[in-house]
Amino acid sequence: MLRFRYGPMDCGKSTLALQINHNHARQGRRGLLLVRHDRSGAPRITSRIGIARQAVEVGAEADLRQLIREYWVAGEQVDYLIVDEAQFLSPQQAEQLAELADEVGIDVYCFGIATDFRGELFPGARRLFELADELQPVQVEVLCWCGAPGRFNARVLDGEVLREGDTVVVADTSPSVVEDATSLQPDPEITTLRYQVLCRRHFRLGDLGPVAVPHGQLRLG
Ligand SMILES: Nc1ncnc2c1ncn2[C@@H]1O[C@H](COP(=O)(O)OP(=O)(O)O)[C@@H](O)[C@H]1O
Ligand SMILES: Cc1cn([C@H]2C[C@H](O)[C@@H](COP(=O)(O)O)O2)c(=O)[nH]c1=O
Repeated sequence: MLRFRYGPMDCGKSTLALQINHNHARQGRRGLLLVRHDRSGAPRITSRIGIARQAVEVGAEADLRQLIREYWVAGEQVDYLIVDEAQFLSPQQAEQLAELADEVGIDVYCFGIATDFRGELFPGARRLFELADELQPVQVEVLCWCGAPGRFNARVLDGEVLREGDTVVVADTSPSVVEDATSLQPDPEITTLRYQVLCRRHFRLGDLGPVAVPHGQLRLG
């Protein structure tokens, strides 16, 4: 089976990926954790809830069928695959996962966000939507600042919602300093980049809501 569990940033996808891995592994099943561009910058699956596991980084050109063959040649069994940040897979890699599920019976669990900062499907996510046997939104709601369910991942640079730029910019929902911001805006006078989950209305309007400031006060802006 090929499964795709999806949801906005911060909804618990990596946590769920590690929980599923834990439950399979404790029953003696042999699994492989794959990831592309984890926020930690390392080949790991990291959950904000505090758990993390080593994983295999999937390169842009990697053939996942070949990767599994290499494990077999080394005498390693692979019963299941956990793939985090699956939105970053190429459409071909999504097809390779479908082939592994169909032809060699590997259980494949993919986790990722569906849409990018423009609200458009990532190519890898799109292919997974087309191919997966099972599609499941992750159940933990992420709320927009207004309280409505958030589904859109706004890219926020120095307090402004970006509408143009590279599809892939790895960052968190808490601000991080950007050193090379040339791909983000023409004049790289930039200090911080983050993502913020918004409902559709506030995503359309580019409205980030009240801004939290220290000492628990709220500044409207
Ligand atoms: N200290 C905490 N206590 C409880 N839940 C937490 C804590 N820190 C993070 N979380 C949960 O972890 C979620 C993020 O999980 P994560 O697996 O990193 O998300 P994703 O992979 O979807 O971006 C948050 O939405 C929140 O529900
Ligand atoms: C919307 C959007 C996100 N990204 C990056 C930012 C993060 O590194 C990951 C998502 O991580 P999470 O585990 O779901 O929190 O994707 C991106 O590169 N481009 C985008 O448009």
